[in-house]
Amino acid sequence: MAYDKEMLAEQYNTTYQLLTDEQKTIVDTIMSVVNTQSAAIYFLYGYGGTGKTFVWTTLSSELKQFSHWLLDIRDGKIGQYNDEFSEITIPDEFLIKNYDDPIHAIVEATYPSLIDNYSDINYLQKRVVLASKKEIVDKINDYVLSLIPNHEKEYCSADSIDKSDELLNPAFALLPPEFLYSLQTSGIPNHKLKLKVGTPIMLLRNLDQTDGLCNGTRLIITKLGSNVIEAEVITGPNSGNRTYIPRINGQSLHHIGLYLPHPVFSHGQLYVAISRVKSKDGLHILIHDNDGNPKNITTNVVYNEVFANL
Ligand SMILES: Nc1ncnc2c1ncn2[C@@H]1O[C@H](COP(=O)(O)OP(=O)(O)OP(=O)(O)O)[C@@H](O)[C@H]1O
Repeated sequence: MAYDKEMLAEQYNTTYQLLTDEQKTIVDTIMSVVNTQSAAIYFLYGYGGTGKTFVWTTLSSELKQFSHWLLDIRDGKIGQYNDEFSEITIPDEFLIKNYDDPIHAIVEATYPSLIDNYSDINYLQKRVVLASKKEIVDKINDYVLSLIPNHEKEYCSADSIDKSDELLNPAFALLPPEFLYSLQTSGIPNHKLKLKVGTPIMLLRNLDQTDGLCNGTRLIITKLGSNVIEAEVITGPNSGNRTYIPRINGQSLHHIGLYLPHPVFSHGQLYVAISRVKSKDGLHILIHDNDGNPKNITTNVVYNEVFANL
């Protein structure tokens, strides 16, 4: 895995320029298959010395570059680390830099022509927008919901203080439900959940492992009842199954939109987000500062002690 990324990029650029028309057709055809993740098998046949190895060298130098960049991010090998935090520069090819509204831009890059495609399960299955904070995820969800023409339904949680906590501290009994509803906790949906038929959702809990309803399973809402939601599974072996979710996350995807108005803050978060994409053509990253100006630098957090005992 000791590939030199700059050397590979230079090798690719040099050899690609030298390819004959026939060799270029072979390289372009194979790269388009890789980039669209279609399955194909090619057999490269030719007389000795006609450039088969040359074609393979060109292809492999291109293919190794992206995976090597990902591994460097995972291992914290890019940038100068200060207290396990490092600022890294994202290559231009992944960046969205021209936008008026960043949320509109990241949704459009990941879900192009959403209005025409939101009922196409195959289209939804392959895409996801990721962000590092729940408040940002909520903004993206609200924007996507506003685009979908179906009727919106709101589901509210019914939060109350656990009686045993009241015994520990009687002051807990005085907390009104409105206060509980205002709390935003990592890993738990907010008090109000707005949903529409046709929108993709992701389970955050294991509901029924035997039926494939696990943390991370993605579904499309097909009906919204008052106490139950009907949804169709769109990922995993149970894809196509309809299920009912009473009122009460490692897939690989073709398109990942990563929206970072704030830098990532926990170990490995950046690697986990970008390594979900199947090929680099599907990676769209939008980073901006507090004034909304585009940036190409973000933070990578890698605690080396995590690897120490492996
Ligand atoms: N487009 C090209 N531009 C410049 N040099 C090339 C090009 N294609 C092939 N070559 C050179 O031609 C020589 C033979 O090419 P290569 O080794 O790729 O052929 P091969 O088909 O793999 O041969 P063999 O079947 O004998 O292994 C090498 O020195 C290679 O660098």
